[in-house]
Amino acid sequence: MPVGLLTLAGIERAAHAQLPPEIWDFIEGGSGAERTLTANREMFGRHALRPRTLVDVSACDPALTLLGAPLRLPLGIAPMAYHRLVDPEGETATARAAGRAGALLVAGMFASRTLEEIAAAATGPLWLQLYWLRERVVLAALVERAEAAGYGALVLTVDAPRIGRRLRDLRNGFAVPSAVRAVNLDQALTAASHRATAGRSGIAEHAREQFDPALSWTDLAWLRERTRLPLVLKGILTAEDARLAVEHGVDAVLVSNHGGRQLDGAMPALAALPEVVDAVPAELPVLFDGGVRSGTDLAIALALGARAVLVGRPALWGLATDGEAGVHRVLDLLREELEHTMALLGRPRLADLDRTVLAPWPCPAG
Ligand SMILES: Cc1cc2nc3c(=O)[nH]c(=O)nc-3n(C[C@H](O)[C@H](O)[C@H](O)COP(=O)(O)O)c2cc1C
Ligand SMILES: O=C(O)C(=O)c1ccccc1
Repeated sequence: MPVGLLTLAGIERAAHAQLPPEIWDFIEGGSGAERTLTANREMFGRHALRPRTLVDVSACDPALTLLGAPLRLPLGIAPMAYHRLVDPEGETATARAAGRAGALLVAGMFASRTLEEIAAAATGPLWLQLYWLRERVVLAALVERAEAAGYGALVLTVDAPRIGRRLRDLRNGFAVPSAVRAVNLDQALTAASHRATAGRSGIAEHAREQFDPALSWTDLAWLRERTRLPLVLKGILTAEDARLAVEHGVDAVLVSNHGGRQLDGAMPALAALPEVVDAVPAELPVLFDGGVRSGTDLAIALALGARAVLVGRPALWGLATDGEAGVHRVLDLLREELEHTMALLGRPRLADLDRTVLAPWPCPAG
């Protein structure tokens, strides 16, 4: 393997070098001053690992079952819109890579390949992310298609009643190129995202038209009635909302600040994880995303109580640099690094990764 691709940071550099600047900004950017985006990464540096010695680590096994999905490791790809922005094939290539790596793929509602194409390409667990649209009939039709195509869970994103102020996109007047479409939605519904206007983001305009900002807890029953699939809420950051999620019968929560793309100044995702874990029953899976870039990061999130961890941007870096093989490289690197971390930590099983693994990093940050 080229030595430049031995870490996710190397793959990120390669992706940056080859993507058009406005596509790079859309993927990499956060909202506002990007305080939350930066803090998501910084939080991992506040934890030190407490390795135990003289433990038999000849077999490190990170396999698990998550909401019925068998995974080779507690890793998945977070839902992201428009994989074809970085690769002609898009989500079908991502799906094959995830299957080969034994990782989960959460396809986005704004996927640039059809739900059915993605399901046909997938060889492993596949879930579908949804935004709550004003037009509930569209939502209901997508749920029906997801069930028919064999998706294993629905992930409702609840941190986006509107799109965060992503200054890079506003400055670029970012619009989704017309060759890349959210093919699972009617063309008329997504027209605004393709309209380039100086000082505006096509995506933000589109969401303003289509996303339902009136969504509240009582509406979840409507979705529950329409599906037998497990329901995951994505974008929970507080103990209060975690408890409400449990009261409303969700099957899992995903601690996330949307990769720093929504509320700028929101808690770093890793800082929110312990309060959510402590607020829900031990058997309820708590998932995590935001800033995970190495096996060490993965181990830290698992030690704080995440049952599984998703990566967003790194999957697109892999896809941009080498299609299916690039995504597979990203996932496989993370698996290798996680197993390595478990071995050197003296914690060969996932159950061994608890808070005793962690100590505060001894020097002040920065
Ligand atoms: C380019 C891009 C598109 C995204 N699109 C969606 C989306 O359509 N729905 C959603 O719930 N989250 C979306 N996200 C957020 C991711 O699911 C995830 O929360 C975030 O990227 C995780 O942080 P990380 O990129 O630091 O790993 C998107 C993120 C990126 C970078
Ligand atoms: O969720 C996002 O971060 C995002 O970029 C997006 C893209 C298309 C439609 C809605 C949101």
